[in-house]
Amino acid sequence: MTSPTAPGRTPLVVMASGTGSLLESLIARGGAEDSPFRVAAIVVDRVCRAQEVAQRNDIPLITCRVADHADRSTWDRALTEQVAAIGPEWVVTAGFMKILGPAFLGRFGGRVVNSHPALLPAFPGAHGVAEALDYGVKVTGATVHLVDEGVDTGPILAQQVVTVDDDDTADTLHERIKTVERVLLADVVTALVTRGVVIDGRKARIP
Ligand SMILES: Nc1nc2c(c(=O)[nH]1)N[C@@H](CN(C=O)c1ccc(C(=O)N[C@@H](CCC(=O)O)C(=O)O)cc1)CN2
Ligand SMILES: NCC(=O)N[C@@H]1O[C@H](COP(=O)([O-])[O-])[C@@H](O)[C@H]1O
Repeated sequence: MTSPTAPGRTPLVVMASGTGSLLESLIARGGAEDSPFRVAAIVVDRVCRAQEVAQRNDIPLITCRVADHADRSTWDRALTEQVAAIGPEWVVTAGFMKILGPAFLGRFGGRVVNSHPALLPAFPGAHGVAEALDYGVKVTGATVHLVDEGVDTGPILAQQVVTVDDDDTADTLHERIKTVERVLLADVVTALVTRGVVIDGRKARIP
């Protein structure tokens, strides 16, 4: 296997706040012989399993907590500078539970990709799985989209449907959605790095 740090692989920064299973999927895909990208650094906003994933894979870890800064905009600027120092071509939010602010999007706007566990524009926000289940939907799914200044409002790159079972809990449904996300996100990131994206208003297309 070619070293994930081999020259010629597009550097990504992946941001997470939780278990880090989507992050692990990106690390695995980035380490494949023919992968066009590598995970150059991992950013977290809290103590979480994703920190252990970084250490286990010997990938540089940045921990940037809102509570360590005077206010949200100071955090946004500090986060921006720390990520900019890595020099990523793309940033992926993979279960990163903070809304990125104007400083970050001013620097990386158009190059931030998010995976959301619902079929946007339905059920945006931090609790999409539980809200979809509580609503009584029969299908939900995963959405990979570009990140803009809104909350889960950026142009959609890809979606995949997941059926809701009668006996689903939020946890069982979320785990099935994650199974889809781990492949969908890695596929979309690979395509973006290789072929870029064409934006036309709300529409995004990977050529
Ligand atoms: N500018 C943007 N930043 C981020 C987006 C986005 O669409 N625009 N997506 C999120 C990921 N996400 C949904 O996919 C999401 C995560 C968190 C929240 C939220 O309400 N966060 C609260 C705090 C919640 C907490 O700390 O547990 C907040 O930021 O104040 C909404 C959507 C990644 N960033
Ligand atoms: N709105 C943001 C949001 O809910 N993101 C979700 O957090 C999970 C992270 O899983 P992981 O920690 O196992 O990678 C994923 O399902 C992702 O879509």
